[in-house]
Amino acid sequence: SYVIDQQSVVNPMLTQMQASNIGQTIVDMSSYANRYYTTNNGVNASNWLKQRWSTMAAGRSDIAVTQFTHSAYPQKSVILTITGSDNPNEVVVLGGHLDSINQSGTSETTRAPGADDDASGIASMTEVLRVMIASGYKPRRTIKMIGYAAEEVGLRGSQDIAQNHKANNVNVVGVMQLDMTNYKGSVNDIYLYTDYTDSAQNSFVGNLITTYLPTLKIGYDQCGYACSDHASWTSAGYWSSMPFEAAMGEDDPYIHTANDTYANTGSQAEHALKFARMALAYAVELGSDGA
Ligand SMILES: N[C@H](Cc1ccc(I)cc1)C(=O)NO
Ligand SMILES: [Zn+2]
Ligand SMILES: [Zn+2]
Repeated sequence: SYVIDQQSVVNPMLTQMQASNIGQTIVDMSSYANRYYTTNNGVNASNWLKQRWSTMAAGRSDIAVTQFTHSAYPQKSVILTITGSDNPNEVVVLGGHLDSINQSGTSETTRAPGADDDASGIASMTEVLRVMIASGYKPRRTIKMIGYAAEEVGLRGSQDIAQNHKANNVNVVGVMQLDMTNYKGSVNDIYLYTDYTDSAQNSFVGNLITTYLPTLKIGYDQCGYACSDHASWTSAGYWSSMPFEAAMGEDDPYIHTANDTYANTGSQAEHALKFARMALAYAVELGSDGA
């Protein structure tokens, strides 16, 4: 049962979260010509994220940052692990994908900034990490933050990783996917997608939003297909949720083109900040549970 009881820990952390930090990470990631899963740029962007998270985690002996090698292509996924203090075998996952795509080209220099899809999700996660570290927060369960490779070409990075967790009998108690968080295309703020996700966890996420972000409006919708990495975890038998920026058909119209830029989301990250705050509440509420 999903109990919400960490208000004294979560609320002070929420106030520290800043849209400007999220925007900077989006700009940094968008500066690669592309982050396509087979290019040198795509490999370099993964290495950049590993370095970025490693620098943030320096000094925390309970935090490790590794890259997950995918045999079929050069781009690696990045996995940050905060080992739980007294219930480490139960694992909470926050995810987003670090790759990008331009539907009209796959060369080394094809422009695919992927600011919204999905630098916004990685940036939202990175701000969660920054505030957890700044607050000295130490979870009882293990929390993993994952930047998946090769999402755009068939959820391939997350498929490898979710199946690896299943094969190793890892007790993942919940997964949240952040893919596209910064284009406010619809009337509601956060849309919980109900297909390829877990309904009980979706209810919990809705309760987190009403508890911690009471001014936000929640919508519901369906993709109709396996539209992001949450589906890899669901098919591996784990519970996942996919909070998304807009209703179907009202999402960022520039994705998968050279125009998926920070400027085309207004050069600000106020929408993404809502998702970062929701993700922090999710990770701390689930991460604070003992055995
Ligand atoms: N297809 C997804 C984006 C996406 C997800 C849901 C909806 I509705 C529309 C678009 C993608 O490109 N993920 O990288
Ligand atoms: Zn995406
Ligand atoms: Zn995409």
